[in-house]
Amino acid sequence: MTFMIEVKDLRKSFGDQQVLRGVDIAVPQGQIYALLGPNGAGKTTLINILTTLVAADGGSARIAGYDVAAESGKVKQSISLTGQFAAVDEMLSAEENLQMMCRLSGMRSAEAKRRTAELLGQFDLIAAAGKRVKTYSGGMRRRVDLAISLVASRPVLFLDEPTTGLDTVSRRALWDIIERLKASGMTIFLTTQYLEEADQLADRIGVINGGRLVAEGTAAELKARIGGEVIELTNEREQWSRTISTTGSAQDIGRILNGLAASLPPDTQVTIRRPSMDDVFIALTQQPSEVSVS
Ligand SMILES: Nc1ncnc2c1ncn2[C@@H]1O[C@H](COP(=O)(O)OP(=O)(O)OP(=O)(O)O)[C@@H](O)[C@H]1O
Repeated sequence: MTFMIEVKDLRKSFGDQQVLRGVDIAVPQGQIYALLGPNGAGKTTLINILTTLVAADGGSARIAGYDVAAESGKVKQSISLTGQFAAVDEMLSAEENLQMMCRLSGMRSAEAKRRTAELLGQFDLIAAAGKRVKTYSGGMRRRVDLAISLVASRPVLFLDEPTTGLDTVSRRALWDIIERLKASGMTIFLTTQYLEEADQLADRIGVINGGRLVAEGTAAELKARIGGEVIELTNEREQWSRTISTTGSAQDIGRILNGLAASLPPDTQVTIRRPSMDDVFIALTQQPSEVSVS
C-alpha cells in the first residue's frame, strides 16, 4: 500500500510544553484522514510540521514519499494547504483572485483563464465570480480559500478546520466539495472539532489529546470502543444532561437505572441509544469528572 502521509513517533515541544509526544499516522493514497481534538491538542502544530512550516524535534514525517525536513522543497510541490486565514484579496472578485494566483504560480494568461474557469465551476462560484469577495457569505468565502489553494493540482491536501464558523448549509456544501476532491484521487488530511464532520467524511479518524493519539480507527470502530447502548439522562427543568456507557445488555442497563432511580429527580427523561461520535470523543478526551454533568 502507498502511504501519501507517513508520520512516525513525531515529537514537538514549545519551551518545556510537550505539544506532540510521539504521534504515528499513516494515510493511504486517495483517503481522507480526520484529526479530531479539543482546543490546544496539537492539531495545528502537526499540520504545520507536515506542511514544512515548523520543524519537529524528533521522529519523522514523509509526504508523498518525501521527508518533510530533508526534502522540504519536494514536499511543498506535493501539497496544497488551506488554513483558517487564507490569502484572499477581499477587494477583488473570486475570478480576479484566482487569475492572479494562477499567474503567480507561473501560468500563462490563457492557461490561467482556463484553470480559473475550471475552479469557479468546481467550487460553485460561477454566479458570484465577478463580485468582490468582501460581499460573499462565509461559506462562499471559504470556497474561494479552498479554490485558491488548489490552483496548482497537487496530490495531498491539508485542511485546517475547513468548516469552522460555517452554518449547516455551507458546511454541507463544503463537505460535498471535499468528497469530490477525494473522488478525483486526492489524499486529504483535515483537522476538525466537529465529530459529525469526521464521521461524514473520513476513512479513518485519529483522536488527539494532550499531544498523543488516544484512539484511531474508522467511525464505526471508534463507536464500537464505547461498547453497547448509551443511557442518556436529561432534566430540562434543571438544565443538565448526562450520558452513561453500558455493555448493551438488559442486565447492565437495568442495574444502572435501578442504581440511579432513587437519586434522580422524577421529571428526568431517560433515552437509550447507540453511541454517537460525541460519546466517543467525550470518553476519550475528557476526565471522568467532566463527563458526568453538562
Ligand atoms: N509557536 C508556538 N509557541 C509556543 N507555544 C505554541 C506555539 N504554537 C502552539 N503552541 C502551543 O501548543 C499547544 C497546541 O497548539 P495547537 O495550535 O497545535 O493546538 P490545536 O489542537 O490546533 O488547537 P486549536 O483547535 O485551538 O487550534 C497550545 O498549548 C499552544 O498554545
